Amino acid sequence: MIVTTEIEMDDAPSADCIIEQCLNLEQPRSFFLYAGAGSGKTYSLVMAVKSLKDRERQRLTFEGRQIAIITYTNAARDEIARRLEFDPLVVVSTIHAFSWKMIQGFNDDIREWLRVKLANDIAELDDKIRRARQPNKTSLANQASRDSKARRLNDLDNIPTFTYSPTGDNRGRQALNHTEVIQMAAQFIPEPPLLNILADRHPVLLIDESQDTNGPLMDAFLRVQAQVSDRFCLGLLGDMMQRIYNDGKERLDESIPDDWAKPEKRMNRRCPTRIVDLINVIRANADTHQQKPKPGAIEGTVRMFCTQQAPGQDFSLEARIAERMAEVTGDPTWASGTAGRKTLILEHKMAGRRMGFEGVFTPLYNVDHLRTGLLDGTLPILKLFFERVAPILQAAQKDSFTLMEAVRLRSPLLDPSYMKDAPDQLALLEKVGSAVQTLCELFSNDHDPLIEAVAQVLFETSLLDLPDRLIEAMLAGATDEAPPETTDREALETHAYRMLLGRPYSEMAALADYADELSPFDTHQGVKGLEFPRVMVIINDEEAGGFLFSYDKLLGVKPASEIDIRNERDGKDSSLSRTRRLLYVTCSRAEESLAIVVYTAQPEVARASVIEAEWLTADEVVMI
Ligand SMILES: Nc1ncnc2c1ncn2[C@@H]1O[C@H](COP(=O)(O)OP(=O)(O)OP(=O)(O)O)[C@@H](O)[C@H]1O
Repeated sequence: MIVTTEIEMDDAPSADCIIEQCLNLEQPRSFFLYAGAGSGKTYSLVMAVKSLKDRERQRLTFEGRQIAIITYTNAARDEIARRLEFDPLVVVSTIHAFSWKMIQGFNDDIREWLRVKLANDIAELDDKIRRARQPNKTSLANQASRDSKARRLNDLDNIPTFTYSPTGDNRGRQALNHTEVIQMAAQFIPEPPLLNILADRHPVLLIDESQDTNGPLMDAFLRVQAQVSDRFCLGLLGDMMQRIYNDGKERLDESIPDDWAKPEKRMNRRCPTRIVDLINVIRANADTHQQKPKPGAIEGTVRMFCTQQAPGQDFSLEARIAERMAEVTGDPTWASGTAGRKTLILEHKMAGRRMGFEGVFTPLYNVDHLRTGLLDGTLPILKLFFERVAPILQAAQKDSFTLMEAVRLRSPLLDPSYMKDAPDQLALLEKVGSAVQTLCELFSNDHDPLIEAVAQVLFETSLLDLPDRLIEAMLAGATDEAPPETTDREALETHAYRMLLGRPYSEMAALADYADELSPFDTHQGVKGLEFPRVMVIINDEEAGGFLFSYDKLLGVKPASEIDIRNERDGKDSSLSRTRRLLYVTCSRAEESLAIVVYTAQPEVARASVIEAEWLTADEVVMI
C-alpha cells in the first residue's frame, strides 16, 4: 500500500512543517495558520507541540518553562490536554483561566484598576439616571447598579486579596467577574512586569480558535509579541470564516505582521466533496480561501427543504424530512428518530420546544444573572436535579445495592461524620430507606410528578440538601404568574424557581439530557469544532427571535437594511456576513450528508436565491 503524506497531497509546503520550524526556542517565529473547516487544526496543534516537547524537553524542564495553549472551551482544553498525555511541560487553559493565572496576586494593581473602572461606570450611570425623564424599569435598574458599584468602590481598600474562578459563581465582595478579568489581563499583559513574566514562563503561546479570542486581549498578545519577538513565539490557529462570537477581533488576519509565517492548510479532511463545494461557494463571498476534499472523499449529499409552515408548531415536519433524507441518501439511520442525526437549532429554547424542556428553561433563562449558570449547568438548582436526584432515580431502576450506593454518595444523612454522631444508626438507615422509597413512589406507574412534589419529599425527609433560594420558593409555592416588575435579583430568582416548581419533573429530566451534550440537538454556535455523520440545520429566524443573525436576509427573503449594505460595502461586519459565517460553520460539521431546513414566509424566494447563487442545484432544493 502506498502511504501518501500531506506534503505530497498538498500543493503548499506542509503547514505542519512550517509550524514545526516556527516553534524554535533559539529563533522563534510567530505564525498565523490559515485553515478552513475540517482541515485538522487541532491535529496540527497537537503535532507541533509534541514535536517541540520531544526536541526541547530537557531545556524547558531545566528552565522551568511551559508551552502554553489557550482553547475556547473547557471541553477543547480537556481534549487537547488528553491528546498531549497531560504532560506537565504543557499548560492548556481557557482564556479566562489563562488570564487569571497571569494577573492573580497583583492585588494592588487590580484594586487601582477597579477604582478607576468603578468611578467611570458610576459617572456614566449618573449621567443616564439624570437624563431619564421619569423613573422607569431601566432607570431603576441603573440606580440599583449604581448603588451596588458605589458600595463596591467604598469597600475596595478593605479587600486585601481578590479572587476569581473561571467556572464558579464569583460571588462575594472580593470576587472579580469574567469580564473584569479579561479586561485587566488585556491591560496588564503588554506592560512590564507581566510582559516579561509571560515571555519567561511561556516561550511559546498557541491560541486555538483565535478568530473568536476577545479582541482587546488578542491586541495585548500581539503587542507582547512585537516587543519580545526574539524570545516569544505566538501561534494563532483558527479560521476567520468561523468567527461567530461578537467579541473576536475583526479582520485579525489583516493585523498580522509581515514577518510572521502564514502557513495554509487547504484540505478538508472531514466533509464529502459535495459539502466541500457548498462551503466553498458560501465562503467565496467572504474571502479567497478555498478548500479541496481529501483524496478518496465520498460524494455525500446536500438537500435544502423550504417550508412556509409556521415555526414552532409541529415538529413532525422535521421527522418527515429525515425520512426523505433516508430515501435520498440510502442511509436508514436518518429515519431512526432524532438520535439518528444531529439537529442544529439557533437558540436553546428551540431545542427546549423539540425536547420538551422549554417550561423549565425559559423562566431561568429570563433572569439575567442565572443565564450563564443555566447554560453551563453550574446553577445550584440544576446541580441538585442533574447530579443528585437523577442518578438516584436511575439507580432505583437497577437493584437495591446500586440504589443505596447512589444515595450514600449524595445524601447528607449518610455522610460519615453525620452518621458517626447519630444516636441510633439503624434508625437513621431506616429513615434513609423510607425517604428513598417515598421519592421513588412519586414516579411509580410512570407517573410524572411536579418538580414541587419532588422537592417537597427531599425537604421533608432531608434526603438531599436544597439550595436556600429553592426553599424560599417552596415556601411561597409554585406559580405561573408573570415575573414581578422589579430589578431585585433575589426576587426575580425566587420567582423563576416558583415557576419551575409548577412544571413536571420530566421537563427537568429532558433539560438534563440536553445539558449532558449527548442530546441530538445543539445550537449553531455550540457545535464549533465538532463533527457528525448526519446534520440537519434548522433555519428559522422567527422562532429564534434574535437580531444578530438573519437567514431571511442571507436568503434574499428580506431586503438587507441600509446599515447592512453600508457595512458590507465598507468591509465591516453586518448581519449578512455574520449569518454567512454561521451557515459555513453549521454546514461544515457534516461528514456524510446535510439537510438544511428553511422555515420562511417566502420559501420560493429562498429557493430561487440559493439556486441563483449556485449554492445548490434545482434538484437539491425541495419545497415542502
Ligand atoms: N493529518 C490528518 N490525517 C488524517 N485525518 C486527519 C488529519 N488531521 C485531521 N484529521 C481528521 O479530520 C477531521 C477534522 O479535523 P479537526 O476537527 O481537527 O479540524 P478543524 O480544522 O479543527 O475543523 P473545524 O475548524 O471545522 O472545527 C477529524 O476527523 C480529524 O480526525
